[in-house]
Order: sequence, then structure tokens, then C-alpha cells
Amino acid sequence: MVERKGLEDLPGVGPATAEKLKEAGYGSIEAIAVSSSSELASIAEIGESTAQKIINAARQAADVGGFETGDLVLERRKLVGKLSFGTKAFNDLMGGGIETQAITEFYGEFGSGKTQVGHQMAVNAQLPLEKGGLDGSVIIIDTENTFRPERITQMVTGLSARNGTEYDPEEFLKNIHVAKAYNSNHQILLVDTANDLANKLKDTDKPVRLLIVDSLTAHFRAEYVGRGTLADRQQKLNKHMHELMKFANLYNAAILVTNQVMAKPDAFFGDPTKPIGGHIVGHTATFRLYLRKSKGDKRIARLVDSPNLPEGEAIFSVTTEGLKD
Ligand SMILES: Nc1ncnc2c1ncn2[C@@H]1O[C@H](COP(=O)(O)OP(=O)(O)OP(=O)(O)O)[C@@H](O)[C@H]1O
Repeated sequence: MVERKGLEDLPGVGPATAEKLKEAGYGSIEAIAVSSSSELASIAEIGESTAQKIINAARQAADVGGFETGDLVLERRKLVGKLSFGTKAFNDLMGGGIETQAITEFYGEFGSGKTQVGHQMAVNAQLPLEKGGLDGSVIIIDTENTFRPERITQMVTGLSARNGTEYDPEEFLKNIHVAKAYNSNHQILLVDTANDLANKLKDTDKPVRLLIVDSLTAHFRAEYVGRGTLADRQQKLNKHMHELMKFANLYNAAILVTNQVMAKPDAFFGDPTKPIGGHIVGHTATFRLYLRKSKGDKRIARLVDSPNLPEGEAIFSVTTEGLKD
């Protein structure tokens, strides 16, 4: 595993500059490495030539996606893990579960079950491999204050009954690290914090194997209103997604993000069945699932985009004990 460096390790970046960059959402060496000197100069209030020097140093320090030979890619692909949903229909749809080294996006209307899926996966990820888990810890970036430890307890109790094992909910809660994101910049910054935490836990018996961002887009949507802001928003979102992808590869982790679609479209966001973030999120997420409500506690998940699986649907229920067939 690569040792991660901080912004302060770059020549020419003092604490004040580092702070300005972080506040503007440039919290990682990788983000600096792919920025332009004019952009950096104006954010950090430094000269362009200094900015260019910082960028050059960042490019050297970061692995910003140069070329890799196919055998190395294959070697990494061999490590890909699958995190089970714990429901047959869902697993069948997704070829066994959600993959590590990938971003899986769940989008749908309010109440369609996105947060519930996230909670269930935060439980399942801690199970041993033979039980469909990833034997790891979980990080949740909670942007809408929807994380409920009580739900985790209920789901662990449900799982104990289903698996015929006595799991301790408290143990599960201890392996879930939750941070609230107060705005989109903070949300982007929390991926760096997540990196630090993952780095710290990587040699323990519970390395971070799942990172959840619930909701990926809510802050962006609330902060960037009006047509003139669209380009900025998409650029930030794009950077955020790439940092998440980087995290996925670095720690062989699964990334689960949620995205709300509006039941009542406004003029700006258009088509009600289209998730927020449009092309950017769509092209960066590896798998996309559209969730919708059906009768009672039933939900329908539709796989809409996948590099290697056919499109299809799965029906599942959201119950007090967790997701069920
Ligand atoms: N303890 C519980 N027992 C049974 N069902 C529950 C329980 N808690 C939540 N649910 C179900 O989950 C639904 C909420 O789903 P969830 O919070 O995942 O929606 P969401 O898609 O994340 O919505 P939003 O976009 O508003 O965040 C509730 O309407 C209810 O049907």
C-alpha cells in the first residue's frame, strides 16, 4: 500500500495555503496534481509560477493515473471482493453483491430505501467473507443526518436470527465510523479524513472495506442553484467522484453512494427519473441502480448501468429486521 502524503508535504505549501486549498475542496495531493496553475494561484492567492511548482511536486508525489500494464490491472482485479446484500434477488441482479474497487450508486425518490440499503451494507460488510461480507470496517459520510444506530442494532438482531448466530450489535456499531458533512466542501474534505482513517486501520483485523456517501448530491444540489453554477458544480462533483474511486482502489473498498431523484421536477433539474449530477455521476459510478417503491414494504431495484452485467430488476422488502427477499 502507498503511504499517503498530506498537502503540507509539498514544497511551497505552508499551513495557511494548505488550509485555503482544503477549504476550496483541493484537499489531496491528487486533486492538486490535476489542477491548473491559474486555478490554484487564484484559490491560494499565490503567484502562478509558485502554483506550477506545487503542481509539479504534486504530480511527482501522486499517482495520477499514468499507464499501467494489463497484467497489473489483472492482478488488482483479482482482489475484487463482493459484498452480499443478504437477499437472493438483489445478489442475483448484481452477480453476488456490490464490488470493491468500484462505485455503486443507488438513486431514487425519497423513501425508496437508499439509506436502508446503506445501513444494511454497513452491517453486512463486517461479516466474514464466507458469510458474504468483507470482514472490514465501514465509513459513512452522512450529509442529511440520516444515520441511525438504532437501525443498525435492529438489522444486526435480524441478521442474528437469519444466520442462527448471536451477533453483538455493539460490536457492529464500533466498526462504523460516521462523520456528518455540513456542506459540499466539507464532504469532499471528509474523503481525505477517510483516507487517513483507512490508512490507520489498514493493518488491523478490521480494515476499511466500505465507504458510504449518503447523500452524494444533496449538498451540491442545495448550494449550486441557478444555471450559471452548473459547470462549477459538475466540476466539483467530478473531482469528488474521482477521489472516491481512488479510495476504492487504494483500499480495495466498495463505495456506495446515494442520489435522490425528484418526484416533482423543477425547471433546472428537468427529467424526474434522472438522478442529480447527470452525466458526471453517471459516467464515474461503475454500477447504477434505480430504486423505486412498490406495494407496502416492497421495493424494486433496477440495474441500469454496469460494465459486465445484464440490465434487470430485483424485488426486495425493507423490514425492521433489514432487507429481505
Ligand atoms: N425500522 C424500520 N422498519 C421497517 N421499515 C423501515 C424502518 N425504518 C425505515 N423503514 C422503511 O424505509 C423507508 C425509508 O427509506 P430510506 O430512508 O432508505 O429512503 P431514502 O431513499 O434514503 O429516502 P431519502 O431520499 O428521503 O433519504 C421508510 O419509508 C420505511 O418504509
